[in-house]
Amino acid sequence: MLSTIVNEIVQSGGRAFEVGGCVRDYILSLPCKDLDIEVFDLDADTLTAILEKFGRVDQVGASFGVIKLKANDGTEFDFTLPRRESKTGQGHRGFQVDVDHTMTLAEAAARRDYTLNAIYRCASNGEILDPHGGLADLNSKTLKATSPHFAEDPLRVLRGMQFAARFDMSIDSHTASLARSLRAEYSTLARERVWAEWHKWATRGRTPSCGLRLLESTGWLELYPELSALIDVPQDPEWHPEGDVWTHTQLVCDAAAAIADREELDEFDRTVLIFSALCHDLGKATTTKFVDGRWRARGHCEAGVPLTRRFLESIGCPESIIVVVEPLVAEHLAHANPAQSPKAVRRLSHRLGDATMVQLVHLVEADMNGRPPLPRGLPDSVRQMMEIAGKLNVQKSSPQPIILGRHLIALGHQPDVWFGDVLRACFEAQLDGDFESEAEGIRFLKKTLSNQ
Ligand SMILES: Nc1ccn([C@@H]2O[C@H](COP(=O)(O)OP(=O)(O)OP(=O)(O)O)[C@@H](O)[C@H]2O)c(=O)n1
Repeated sequence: MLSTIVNEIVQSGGRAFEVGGCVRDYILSLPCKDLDIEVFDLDADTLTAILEKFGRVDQVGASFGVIKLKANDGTEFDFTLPRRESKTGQGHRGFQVDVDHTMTLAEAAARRDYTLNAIYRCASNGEILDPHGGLADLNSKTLKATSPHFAEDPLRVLRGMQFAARFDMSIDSHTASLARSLRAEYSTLARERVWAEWHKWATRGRTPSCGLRLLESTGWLELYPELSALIDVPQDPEWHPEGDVWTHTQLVCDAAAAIADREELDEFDRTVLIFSALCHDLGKATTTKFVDGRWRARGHCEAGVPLTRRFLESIGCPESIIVVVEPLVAEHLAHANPAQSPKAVRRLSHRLGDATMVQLVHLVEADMNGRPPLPRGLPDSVRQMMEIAGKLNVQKSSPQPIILGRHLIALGHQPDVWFGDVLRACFEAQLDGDFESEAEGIRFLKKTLSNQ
């Protein structure tokens, strides 16, 4: 279908190029999600007339140079016309757009953020045209602004963060200074846009640390005070030979990404794991002290919980993720308790609430793997903990109360305020292992009632 459309465009005197993420991904031998095609030397009306032969044309964005085609075979394409964009106000809508089909490739590409996203691929013969040197930058793994237009959208710094994490790149010094000058505009960005980039950082990043280093080198890390507070926070060299808490956090994020790949985690579990890796030691910033000849951070797990919430809310993270990350941060050292008993495991699994033991184990492994040159892998206490969790069937969900209000009603009681106290006592007993089946639970309930 596309080649027929392109033929028609060429016969009408136009030139069609794939451009943007699809060309970058093609060069990197990655699958392409969305095909963006930019058409030169044809005006909007002529292009629309051609596209209408192939399906339904949506011209809503035509004044911005974007024409969408839903082809008769169901495929969808975005056709763009070359355009100049100039900033007229704050936010990503404060732009004046001038569509001009006579622009050169280099001129049109100058509105694009990074050189790696400004490479064209001729839709007729596959020839690569690279007006801003994107290929060399991809080879040297450098994120470089295409032009001073970069500064027109501060979100591009966060786009850079996720590209760095996805493609293992770093930012060039000139672009880093441009990014630094945009810091004050961070507050103008809509949270949904900020979250979209952080989400890509977590779900698509193979080396999340590259994205974090980009934030550091552009001064944008200071916009996230909970993270920047970790820089230079000391750790005991015997437990953490890798260095300060920020260094450890970056290594743990990379280790978490490797575990997410190995375990083929779904998008939700991967997001949870990467953000819990990022946040697991936030509490060390406020709790680290030199005690008894060592740097210690007693209570950092609990102290990290409100900091985790504050940071995640600030980047627009959905509540459904925050409520899972919080208990993981709170419990990331639970395995260090030497006595692993069914009672301890049941109680831990209950404290995890919306999170699961499996999610906790992934975080613990990432935490262990982020301390080079110490050995990687899970400590024996975690294996023991998971063995018990397996027997109790609480690896993937926390224990649910066996004894409920209906059991009290079945014993002839009318619903009353005291129900709550009795049911809580039963659940505590269940967590302690006093009963496991419903029949045993009812016996326990009867005994409790007769003792009252
Ligand atoms: N703030 C932005 C957003 C987008 N673009 C340009 O528009 C293209 C398409 O943007 P988008 O679909 O958001 O991202 P992709 O680069 O395709 O990357 P991804 O794989 O993350 O979708 C980019 O390649 C880039 O050329 C830009 O210059 N500045």
